[in-house]
Amino acid sequence: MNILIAGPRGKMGSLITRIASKRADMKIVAGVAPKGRNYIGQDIGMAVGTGERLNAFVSDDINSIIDQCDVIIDYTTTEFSMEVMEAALKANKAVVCGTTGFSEEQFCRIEEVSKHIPVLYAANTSRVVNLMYKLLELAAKTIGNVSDIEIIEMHDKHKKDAPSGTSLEMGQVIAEALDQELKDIAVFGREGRGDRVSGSIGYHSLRAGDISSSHTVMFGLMGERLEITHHAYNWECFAQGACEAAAFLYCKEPGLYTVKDVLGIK
Ligand SMILES: NC(=O)C1=CN([C@@H]2O[C@H](COP(=O)(O)OP(=O)(O)OC[C@H]3O[C@@H](n4cnc5c(N)ncnc54)[C@H](O)[C@@H]3O)[C@@H](O)[C@H]2O)C=CC1
Ligand SMILES: O=C(O)C1=N[C@H](C(=O)O)C[C@H](O)C1
Repeated sequence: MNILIAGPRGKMGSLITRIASKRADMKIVAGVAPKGRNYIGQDIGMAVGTGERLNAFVSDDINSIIDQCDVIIDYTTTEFSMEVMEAALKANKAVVCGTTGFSEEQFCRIEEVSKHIPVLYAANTSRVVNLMYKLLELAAKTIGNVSDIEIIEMHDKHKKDAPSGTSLEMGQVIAEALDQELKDIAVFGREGRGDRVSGSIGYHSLRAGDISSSHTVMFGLMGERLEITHHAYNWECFAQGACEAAAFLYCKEPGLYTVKDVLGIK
């Protein structure tokens, strides 16, 4: 399948380029980067620093290259990802989107677009994190009503959004297991206050150095607590998952898919 990489010089974009370029089932046909970058027009392999030419070039105009691809892999910014969605809709292409930080309105538009083209959206493309969602569902159903639930996430100091997209998905899984709406029970930051709202999910975002990604969900009871944690030591697990997601999405019917569909988790 022919792959277009959005933001090939980004942390995720460069890892995805490296991994996709080694896969026998994928051919990278182009990359798209912001206007004015000095690597526009360069071979994407050289631009990313894989050390080999991939015979595919970086453009600053997605509409001029989109016809070459089957699937776009996009881990960029909310603003650019919305442009990618609209371009994919116009050209009838599939999109794997791993960008986080979308507004509710932007998510609604993604849902609308996915009625016409295949879209896989995942705030986290690690298979292990998606397994963790199942563990959280079980824990929430079993002890969620009798525990204080706190989500603590840590990322590198350059991350743009907080709380992380993953922690919001985790909260969503827990809220659904408790028959609640996340917006009714989420409490973002309690700095300066000691009280805890009973039945809430507390959110805590830490940003420091080059932490790649850590998520802990704590179920606090009296006399004991359960913590379920995922640590990524680098971003490779997410990039591998992005390529698996693209392979899954190739030739699929229009719809909004998730990593659960890739892994066959119900
Ligand atoms: N779903 C998942 O598993 C994961 C999601 N992410 C999310 O992916 C996104 C990107 O993360 P990073 O790679 O760390 O960020 P980054 O800042 O390293 O890369 C962003 C890329 O977007 C590109 N970009 C920005 N505006 C553009 C435009 N107008 N046209 C073309 N390219 C444009 C930049 O040039 C850059 O290459 C974030 O939202 C992050 O939260 C990150 C890791 C895993
Ligand atoms: O920006 C990151 O690094 C990550 N972002 C995603 C998120 O917001 O949850 C996924 C992962 O935690 C890494």
